[in-house]
This record gives sequence, structure tokens and C-alpha cells, in this order.
Amino acid sequence: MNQDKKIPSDTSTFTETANDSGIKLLLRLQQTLDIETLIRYWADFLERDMGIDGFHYRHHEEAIDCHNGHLNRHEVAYTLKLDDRALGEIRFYRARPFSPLDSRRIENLLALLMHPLNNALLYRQALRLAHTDPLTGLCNRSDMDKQLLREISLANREQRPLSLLVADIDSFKVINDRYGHSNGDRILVCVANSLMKSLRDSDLVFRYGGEEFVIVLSGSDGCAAHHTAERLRLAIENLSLTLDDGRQVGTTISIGVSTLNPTDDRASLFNRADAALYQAKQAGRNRIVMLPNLSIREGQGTSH
Ligand SMILES: Nc1nc2c(ncn2[C@@H]2O[C@H](COP(=O)(O)OP(=O)(O)OP(=O)(O)O)[C@@H](O)[C@H]2O)c(=O)[nH]1
Repeated sequence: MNQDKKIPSDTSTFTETANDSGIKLLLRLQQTLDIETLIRYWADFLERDMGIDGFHYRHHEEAIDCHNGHLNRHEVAYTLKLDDRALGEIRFYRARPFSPLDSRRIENLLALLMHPLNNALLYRQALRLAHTDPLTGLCNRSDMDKQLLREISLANREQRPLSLLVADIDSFKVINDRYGHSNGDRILVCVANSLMKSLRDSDLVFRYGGEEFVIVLSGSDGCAAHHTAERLRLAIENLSLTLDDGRQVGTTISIGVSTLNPTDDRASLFNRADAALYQAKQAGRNRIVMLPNLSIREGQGTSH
């Protein structure tokens, strides 16, 4: 059996759930804002109550995909909506077929899940927005602070290298002054996209502020980091950026590179890359500098 249904959002119509176990379930669901935990609480109840063998919950936009138990032969599926807000899809599996009475029972219990699930999704979205730069869609500085701390402790524990790049668009003030702020924004977005495209999935990119980006390369030593920085520099140099009026312009970035050493903390690692970036700017821009003893730029000579 495979049914696909929509769940009504008004819990008050479901008198069947207004019993002790329903109230206990609802109270439990209200105790968490973590979606995976919430779904699991609810599915555990369903498993005990109806002998469900497994479930699968998905929410595409929020990239949530959680399942548990055995995805058995008979299946019933629901599209979850609350006041036109999509809350995802959920499927249940069982060896025995689902009767109309079973479906009604599931629907009654789903009605209890809707508001807690909506709250958990709103909370998750708020957290995501708090860590996202609205212009470029990249993670922002506050997220970087958190993630860099974690990456440094992982690198130290697993004894693997870690490098950090601070990349800054060259003479961005001139770009804004010459082409206007909205074109400046447009160029920021193109540069952010190009950086993302030129990196591996495991690399982390943040908009640190203004026209400055931070890239964390876990598993990369100084040599690999320099190689990556050069790839990024070239990618931006080769970008053709289209302005509001259709004109094509180009831009460049300068990059400071640092590699984690055993005495580093988050601030010292960042400050070394930032000092290297400053040197790259002083030396003429569109170049890469790595401190303390290696300063390299391919394309326009070497900076020391
Ligand atoms: N359009 C736009 N401009 C921004 C944004 N954030 C910062 N800026 C501008 O970026 C410019 C940065 O200028 P500066 O710090 O002088 O640096 P620069 O002109 O890039 O010079 P160098 O870094 O030395 O190459 C300023 O004009 C800021 O107003 C933004 O979100 N959008």
C-alpha cells in the first residue's frame, strides 16, 4: 500500500488524541527544538502504539533526511503542511498493510506533531540565518569563530595540518566609487561564488566582513595551502564581472596564508594570515604572502 496524503493543521479536530497518552506525547514533543530528536520521540510512540517498523522524514529546503527502523513492504506517506508552510514529508513502513483505521490513527498523531515540528523548523532557520551573510549566502564571522575553534582542536587531536587564508578584494573602494554600491555588491557575490566553486566541499569559506573572506583548509599544509591560494587568485583574476549596465569588468584579490603550529590558537593563526595579507597589499596587491619565512606570489613576482 502506498498512500500520499496531506495533514490538516487543526489539532482541535482530533478528539481521539485528547487522552492521557496523547497529552503525554504532546508534552514530550514540546520539550525539544531539535528536529531529529523530535521526530524520533514521535516515531517511538508510533512504533509502540501501532507496530510501525520504520519511518523516513525529509525536508528538502532544510536538508534534513532522517530515518529509523526497517523500511518494510507496506508504506504510507504524508506531506506535512501548516498554514501553507511546508514542513516536509514523512513515510511509515510496516510488514502488515495499513488499514483505513491505521491511517486515521497516524493522522491523529501527526496532528500532535505539527506545531512542535513547525517551532523546531523555525528555530533551525533562525539559527541558520544568524550564521549566514545575507548578501553572499556564505557563513558569517560569528560562525567562523565557532568553526575555526573546532577545526583547530580537531587538527591538534588528530595531528593533521590546518591552514587559513584571508582573502581581500583589491581596491574595492575604487570599485564602489567608480561603479556604485549596487555593482560593488554584485561583484562581492560573484567573488564569493567563484571562491566557493574553486574549493573542495570540505573547505570552509566565510565572509569575514566587508570585502574580506576567510578560508579554512583542514588537512592542508603550507605547500597545499599556497597551491590553493594561487588557484583562488587566478580564478578571481580570470573572472569577467558583468555590471548593471552590461559592461564587463575584472578584479583581483590578495591573500595572506598561515599554517597551524603547535602553539597557535584561533587568534594567532588568524593574525598571522592577516599580517601576511597586509604585506601582500603593501607589495602591490593581486598576490599571495605566507608568513613567517615564505612569501610567494606567482604571476607578478615574489614578495618578501
Ligand atoms: N558594495 C559594498 N561595499 C562594501 C561592503 N562592505 C564593505 N564595502 C566597501 O569596501 C570598501 C573597502 O575599502 P578599503 O578598506 O579602503 O579597502 P580597499 O579599497 O579594498 O583597498 P585594499 O584592501 O587596500 O586593496 C569600502 O569602500 C567599503 O564601503 C558591502 O557589503 N557592499
